[in-house]
Amino acid sequence: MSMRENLNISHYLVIGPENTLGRDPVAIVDQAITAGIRCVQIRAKESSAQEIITLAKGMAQTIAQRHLSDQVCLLINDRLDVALACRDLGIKVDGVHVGQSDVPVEVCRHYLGPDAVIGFSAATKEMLTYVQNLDLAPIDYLGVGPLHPTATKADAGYYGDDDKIHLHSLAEIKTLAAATPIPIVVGGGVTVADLTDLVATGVAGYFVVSAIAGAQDPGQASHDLVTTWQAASKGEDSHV
Ligand SMILES: Cc1ncc(COP(=O)(O)OP(=O)(O)O)c(N)n1
Ligand SMILES: Cc1ncsc1CCOP(=O)(O)O
Ligand SMILES: [Mg+2]
Repeated sequence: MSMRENLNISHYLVIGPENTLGRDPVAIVDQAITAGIRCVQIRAKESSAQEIITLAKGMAQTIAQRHLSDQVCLLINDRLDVALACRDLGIKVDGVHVGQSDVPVEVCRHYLGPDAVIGFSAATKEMLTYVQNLDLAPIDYLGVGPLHPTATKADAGYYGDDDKIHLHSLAEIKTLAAATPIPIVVGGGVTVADLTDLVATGVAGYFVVSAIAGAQDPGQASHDLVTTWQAASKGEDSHV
C-alpha cells in the first residue's frame, strides 16, 4: 500500500533547524516518531537545497531504522525541486506541502506522480468559499491555520487588507471540516490544551512546530500530544 493510501495526518510535526533551539532536527524527529507522530514536514526556510536534502536523508534513515517507513509520511515544504532531487538520490520522501503562493498542486502531482502525498494551504480569511471553489483532486489534505497567533510564522493570518491577524475560530473550522471532502489538519500556536476542542470540530489532526521542536523534552511533548488526541477521539466516538 502506498503512503498516500496509508496516510495518517492525525499527529503532524512541522520542523526546521530554526525551530529546534540549536538541537539536531533529526534527533527530534526520532523522538517524535517513537512517541507516535505520523507525519513530518521539513520546513527549513533558511536552508539551502543541499541542506534540506541532508535533513531529509537523516530523517528518512531514522524513520527506516525505527521500521516506520510505511507509517510515517515525510514531506518537504515548498520545494518540489528538492523533493524530486531526494527521490532521484534514493531518499524516501513521500511528497510536498505547498501553499497558495508556491508551485501549483497540479504541477506537484504531475511531477511527483499518483502515489505522492500533496498537502495544500490557502492564505485566506474566507476558507470555506475558497475551498468550495478549489479543484481538490490533486490534494490529499488541507492545512488550516492559524488557530492562535504564532511567532513561528509571523505572516500566518495576515492577509494585508487590514492590519489585523485573522485567526480561524473553532466554529469556522467545524463548518469547514463538515463541508470539505478531504481531511483537514489545524495548526498555528496549537498546544496540548487545544486538542480536545479540535477533535470536537471533526478535523483529521493537528500540526505543530513549537509544541514539539521547542519543547524541553520533545519526546515527552509528542507523547502528551498523541495520547491527549487519542483519548479525546475515543471520547468523541462514544458520543456518537
Ligand atoms: C500542515 C501545514 N499547513 C499549513 C502550512 C503553511 O503553508 P504555507 O501557507 O505555504 O506557508 P509556509 O509554511 O510555506 O510558510 C504548512 N507549512 N503546513
Ligand atoms: C507553518 C504554519 N502555518 C500556519 S501556522 C504555522 C506555524 C505553526 O507553528 P507553531 O506550532 O510553532 O505555532
Ligand atoms: Mg509555502
